[in-house]
Amino acid sequence: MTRRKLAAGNWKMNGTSADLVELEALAKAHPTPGCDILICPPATLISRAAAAASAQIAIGGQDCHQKDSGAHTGDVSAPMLLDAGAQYVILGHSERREDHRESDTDVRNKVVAALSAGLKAIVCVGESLAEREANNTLDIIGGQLAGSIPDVVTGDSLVVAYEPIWAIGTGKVPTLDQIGEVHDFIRIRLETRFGAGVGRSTRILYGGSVKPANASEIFAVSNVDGALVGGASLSATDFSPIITALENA
Ligand SMILES: O=C(CO)COP(=O)(O)O
Repeated sequence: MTRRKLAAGNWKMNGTSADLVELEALAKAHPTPGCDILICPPATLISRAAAAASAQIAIGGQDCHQKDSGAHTGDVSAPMLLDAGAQYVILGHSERREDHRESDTDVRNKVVAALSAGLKAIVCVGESLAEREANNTLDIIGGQLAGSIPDVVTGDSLVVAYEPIWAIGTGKVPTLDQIGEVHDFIRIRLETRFGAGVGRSTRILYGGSVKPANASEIFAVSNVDGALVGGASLSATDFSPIITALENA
């Protein structure tokens, strides 16, 4: 089973219209990319980013509401993201789980909404430092997978991102063995629950302090199908070598 690799950038709460030049620079640097490229800008930029990005760069949201419309001030729904030009949405990022108290059940409901709108869902899982130090990493990840992913998915619309919370924005990265252990575990859990089709075609991304300097070694780890990149996705100068590392992996 060959899975098309995915280099995904999460701009988080960064970026205004002036930053769309980064997308143009990325498109220019990768006219015929050997992997999928995705940028998830803030919601305010999605439609302009979709217009600025050429065909080889997909655009995604960073969250969506579980309902399609209604009295939910400040929220954005999955059909709205699709309408603005998004093809993907990140769901259950640890910053959403923490800042907005999102539970696994909330995330699961959002994934259902995203998939039924026709978006691909990137479901984030990851342990805290305390959970890793207590040797609970695989239990935590297993629980998040079971709780956050609905029972009906297809392998090309589901992406899982393993993002250890303690590695996000810290410059700390798990050892390659630790990354491999979690990615292999996620693969087995997906195969066990969904069968070989979805289990083997779902892409599993690593996220947490991925930089040009460490990307190649991370991409060589088994079951790492790409990256979800925060800080280093904000500039084409940093993100482009990460894309190239993935193309060459
Ligand atoms: O949270 C992340 C991507 O979703 C990772 O962020 P950094 O790459 O800045 O560590």
